[in-house]
Amino acid sequence: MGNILIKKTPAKINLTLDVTGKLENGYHTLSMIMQSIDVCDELSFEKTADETILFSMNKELPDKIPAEKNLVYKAAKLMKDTFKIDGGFKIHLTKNIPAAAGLAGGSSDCAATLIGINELCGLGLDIEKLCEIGVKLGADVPFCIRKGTMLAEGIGEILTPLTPLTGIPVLLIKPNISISTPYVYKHLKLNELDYHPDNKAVISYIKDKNIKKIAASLSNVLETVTIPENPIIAELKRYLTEIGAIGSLMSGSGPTTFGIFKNMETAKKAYEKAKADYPDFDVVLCRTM
Ligand SMILES: C[C@](O)(CO)[C@H](O)COP(=O)(O)OP(=O)(O)OC[C@H]1O[C@@H](n2ccc(N)nc2=O)[C@H](O)[C@@H]1O
Ligand SMILES: Nc1ncnc2c1ncn2[C@@H]1O[C@H](COP(=O)(O)OP(=O)(O)OP(=O)(O)O)[C@@H](O)[C@H]1O
Repeated sequence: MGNILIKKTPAKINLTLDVTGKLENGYHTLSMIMQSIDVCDELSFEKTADETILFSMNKELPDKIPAEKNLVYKAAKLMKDTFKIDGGFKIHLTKNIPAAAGLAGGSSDCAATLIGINELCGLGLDIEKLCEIGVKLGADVPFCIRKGTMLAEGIGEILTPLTPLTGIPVLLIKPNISISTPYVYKHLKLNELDYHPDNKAVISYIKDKNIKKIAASLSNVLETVTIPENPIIAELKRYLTEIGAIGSLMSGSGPTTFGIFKNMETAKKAYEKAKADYPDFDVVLCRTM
């Protein structure tokens, strides 16, 4: 019944990720530069008369979680309960973003659900309110609501927009290993970190659109946990620079590793080569957006 609303939900990469402290609830305070990329899931929303939330996907997630644990379902249920919405929803998710990858796929679907239901039901909530609801479901959700190029602080929810960095070719390689985000944060030795990203410098390079300097300054302290346990990430970082990337890094808590390229021509050649060299991994060519 009624209109079908379609929303595209972009993934993110972290150009930098620094951990600045640990809170009593176990969460960490961060200072990181996040960037949306044009790898998107797609969600369709429809209002229904009965009280149920009917959620379906084009394919199962690798960890085969039940529908009620999906962030899309959780977001729809939270909106329905908080705003006492009459009736239910039929929601379908077409998954393209590799899951459990460090690309905020789940957070991005969650963000699009909050935005979609706000629009479908004419709730009139502003972005601040949606972010306030979103952070209850995941620390990356507020960024996924705002999108673009941002400095994220707090647990990820304090966002400062930076000069938009659009159209830069990015090659993603996700090895077929799973890494748990809670595990990575839990095993981070905060007092033993011997490097930190220079966010101030990177912000000025972003302002100048100096891609070469941005690429040379990519830095993520969570690599200190993931790389010793998964040397494939270090191998992929090296590999990406060997095939033409001007900089490479692990995104988020991993395991996706990405390379930044000066132009699409070099990136396309690298994409073809990486697909042949790593046939069992997800290899995705995209652009910053
Ligand atoms: C690694 C990043 O993707 C970088 O953008 C995010 O920090 C993770 O964000 P997320 O997956 O949305 O995180 P959540 O779903 O809220 O939290 C998953 C787990 O990660 C840890 N966590 C997350 C965010 C944060 N600032 N500190 C943490 O310690 C907590 O153990 C938490 O239980
Ligand atoms: N719609 C969804 N898409 C993907 N994963 C989901 C979704 N809903 C819930 N999840 C759960 O979230 C877990 C993390 O998946 P996600 O793809 O968001 O990871 P991620 O890319 O590492 O995220 P982040 O970068 O925010 O840490 C999955 O293992 C899955 O159980």
